Amino acid sequence: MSERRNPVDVLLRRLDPEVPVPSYGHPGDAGLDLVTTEAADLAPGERAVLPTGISLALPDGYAAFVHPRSGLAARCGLALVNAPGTVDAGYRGEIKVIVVNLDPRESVRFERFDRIAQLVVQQVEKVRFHEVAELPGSARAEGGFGSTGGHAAVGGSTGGNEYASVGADWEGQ
Ligand SMILES: O=c1ccn([C@H]2C[C@H](O)[C@@H](COP(=O)(O)OP(=O)(O)OP(=O)(O)O)O2)c(=O)[nH]1
Ligand SMILES: [Mg+2]
Repeated sequence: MSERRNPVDVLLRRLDPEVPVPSYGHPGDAGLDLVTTEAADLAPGERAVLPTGISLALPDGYAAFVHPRSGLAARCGLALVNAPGTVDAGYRGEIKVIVVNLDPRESVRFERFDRIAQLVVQQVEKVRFHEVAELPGSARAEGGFGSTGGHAAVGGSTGGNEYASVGADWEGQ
């Protein structure tokens, strides 16, 4: 049986008096929808830094991550340049969303208060590094970047070679 945990209390400041307080669409959702407070028109390939009209004081030990919305990605080719954007607990400025229109032909138009991204609040660990000369072994060892195979071809019929050369670069490191 899953136990429902209490929500984490987070202080929020509205920088635009009309902006809605972000809320979960459904009880089990991970993300709170963020809106843009400014209308925007993005030509193919264009990017913009859109204001959300809110700032937060996250508790220490937490961070918020600005994630894309899959509907906008699938329908319009909208992506976040820095996905997921990281909002630090100590950040008191306006949360902004760095969008890019990846559609090769169509513009994307946002009106004021359109939902453009979603915010996922998570606990984050702090680490303390202990430098060593050798790391303990593991099943994966240094394999990565396609080492398990099954990758898509890149660059058409000759793409396989291009991909292989990427792997080769990494092998030498
Ligand atoms: O999508 C994002 C990403 C970041 N931020 C804000 C909150 C975050 O705490 C701050 C800094 O972000 P980040 O560390 O990613 O940017 P940086 O380029 O490393 O800037 P800085 O030198 O200020 O850390 O910018 C946003 O509003 N939206
Ligand atoms: Mg930083």
